[in-house]
This record gives sequence, structure tokens and C-alpha cells, in this order.
Amino acid sequence: MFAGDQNGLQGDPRLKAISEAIRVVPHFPKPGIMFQDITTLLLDHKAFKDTVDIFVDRYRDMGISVVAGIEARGFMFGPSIALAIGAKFVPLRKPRKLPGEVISEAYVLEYGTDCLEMHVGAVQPRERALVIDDLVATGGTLSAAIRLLERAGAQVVECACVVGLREVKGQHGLNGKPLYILVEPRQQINCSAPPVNGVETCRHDDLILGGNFGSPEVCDCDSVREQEIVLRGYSVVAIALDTLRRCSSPPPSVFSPPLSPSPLPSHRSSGISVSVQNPPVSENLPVNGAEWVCLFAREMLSATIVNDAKVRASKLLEVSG
Ligand SMILES: O=P(O)(O)OC[C@H]1O[C@H](OP(=O)(O)OP(=O)(O)O)[C@H](O)[C@@H]1O
Ligand SMILES: Nc1ncnc2[nH]cnc12
Repeated sequence: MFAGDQNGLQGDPRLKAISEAIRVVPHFPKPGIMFQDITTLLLDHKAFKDTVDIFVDRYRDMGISVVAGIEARGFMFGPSIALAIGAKFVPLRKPRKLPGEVISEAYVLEYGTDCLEMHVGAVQPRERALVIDDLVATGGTLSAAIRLLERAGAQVVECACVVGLREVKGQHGLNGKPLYILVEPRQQINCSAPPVNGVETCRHDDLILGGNFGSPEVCDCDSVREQEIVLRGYSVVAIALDTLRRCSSPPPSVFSPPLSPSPLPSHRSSGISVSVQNPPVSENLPVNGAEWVCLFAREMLSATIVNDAKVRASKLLEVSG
């Protein structure tokens, strides 16, 4: 539910000011993401205070004794709200940050998984809890927070975020818990080109599948297609890097010795250049899907030229059967 759709807050100028205080950074941390940077909201004393006040006004009489903030950006709003409504603040942290005994909940991100942890004993059974974060995109993080609190026996009254999409994809996955959002994510650039046959010419859909708030922001309609291709290229590299980072132990290359970066003899097939020299394949082939993904990411990042990448990809397809 949006604060602006609610009784007293319809047309409230504070919401517009809060929205405008949030900086939008295109293609951060990866191509296609319109990053909603709340650090600029924190620099604006009035907008920051208004943000906290709106939450405090909503939650002060709801019998909430726990405000659970999600690392890291939920920590920037949660403690102030907790102090003002007379609740305790419980940090929900990323793995291996809390020193005491913890319970953990894994959740799915765009590419890979992450985990939230909470100290055992921080919350008592039947306590009424509010979950606070800066932003909801897929809802995966909030869902993990809800599961943690419910495992400890708490009753999650609501989740609250400063920024969120009107149609939060993950809302149905929030275990039926209500979600309260102050403002929608902003797109940075407005498109002035006229529609053609009723179709918006400047809009191009999320460049990365699930790329949160990733469209539309490109207005040079003639080059949209070209930019999209380039961005998809960047995306593949970003995904590979991200995947590799998450691999607990990167698998060894299946190519032994490593492929040479020099142009390889090739024959043409369907327009793709493929090596006719089959490098020896290591015995250590992946044993499951996750290992194959890690291996693919590793090979793509090891490639020095496009031909090298194509050879590695075709070899992987061959050895994977
Ligand atoms: O709705 P979701 O798709 O789960 O995404 C929302 C989460 O993503 C961001 O955190 P991030 O994981 O980037 O961590 P950070 O706050 O430590 O930067 C944001 O602060 C939310 O916690
Ligand atoms: N677009 C976005 N901006 C800031 N944080 C995010 N977390 C997930 N998507 C985000």
C-alpha cells in the first residue's frame, strides 16, 4: 500500500520532496539497474526527518515492540523509528556478522542467493514486529526477514519501505503481510519522442531480466537498439562476474593447458567461428548444475578475445553432453 493512497497523506508535499531527495543512478551496480540511492535523502535533514515521522505517525499506536531493520539500509531508518515508538531495534544481518547464536534464512536474489541472520533471543514469542528496509524490489529480502521473525514466534504486523514499485512482484510472496511504501522508484530521464501507432517509441523493457526499476530511461530512440545490444553484452559479463563471486570454490578450467588467446584455426558453421583443434579436457568435470554455471562463468571471464569465448562455449557444450 502506498502512503499517498492513504487518507491523510493524499497529495502530501512531503512525499514529493522525499521522492526528489532520492538520487537515481543509472546502471549501478550493474547495467540496466536504476539504482535508487537513499544516501542523498539522508543528507536532506527535512526530507529525512519527514520520512521517519511518517513511519512513526503510522506505527506509534499499533502496539509494536520490535522494529527489525534489514542490513544495511534498513539500519538507517529503523533505529529512529524504534526509539520514537518505544520499541526495541533488532538488526537482521548478512551472514557471519552477528557474534551470538543465530537463526538464518536464505533468499533468492536476481542472480544467486543471500542470507539474513538474527540473534536467538532478540525477539520473544508473540511480540508484534515491524520490518523496515529502504527499498523493496522482488520482495525476497523482506520475505526472508518475515520468516526469521516468525520462526522466533513474533507476529509480523507490517513491512515498511521508503521506495517500492506499485506492483511489487514479490508482494504475494510476503506471506500475506501488508507492505507500506512511501514513494515509487523514479526513472531519471523523461522521453519526449511521440508514440508511433500508439506504441511508446522510447520505452525498452528491462535490460536485465528482473533488472529492478530498469526501464525506461533511454530517449535517443534511434540508438535504443544499439544500446540495448551493448548493455546486454555488459550484462552477460556482469552476470558472469557475479556468479563467479558466489562460487564457493571456482572449478578448474576444463581446458588444460588454458586456451591460447591467439586466433585459432577455425571453420565456419552457422556464422560462428569454431576451433577445429580440440584442446584436451580435464577429468574434473562439474557434477551438478551449480558447478556447470560456475565453470561457464569462469571460462567466459578467462576468454581473452571473442573467438576464445566462442571456442570455450562450444567446448563446454560438447563436454557437457
Ligand atoms: O526486494 P529485493 O529484490 O529482495 O531487494 C531489496 C533489497 O536490496 C537492497 O539491499 P542489498 O541486498 O543490495 O544490500 P545492502 O542494503 O547491504 O546494499 C535493498 O536495500 C533491499 O534490502
Ligand atoms: N534499483 C535499486 N536501487 C537500490 N537498491 C536496490 N535493491 C534492489 N534494486 C535496487
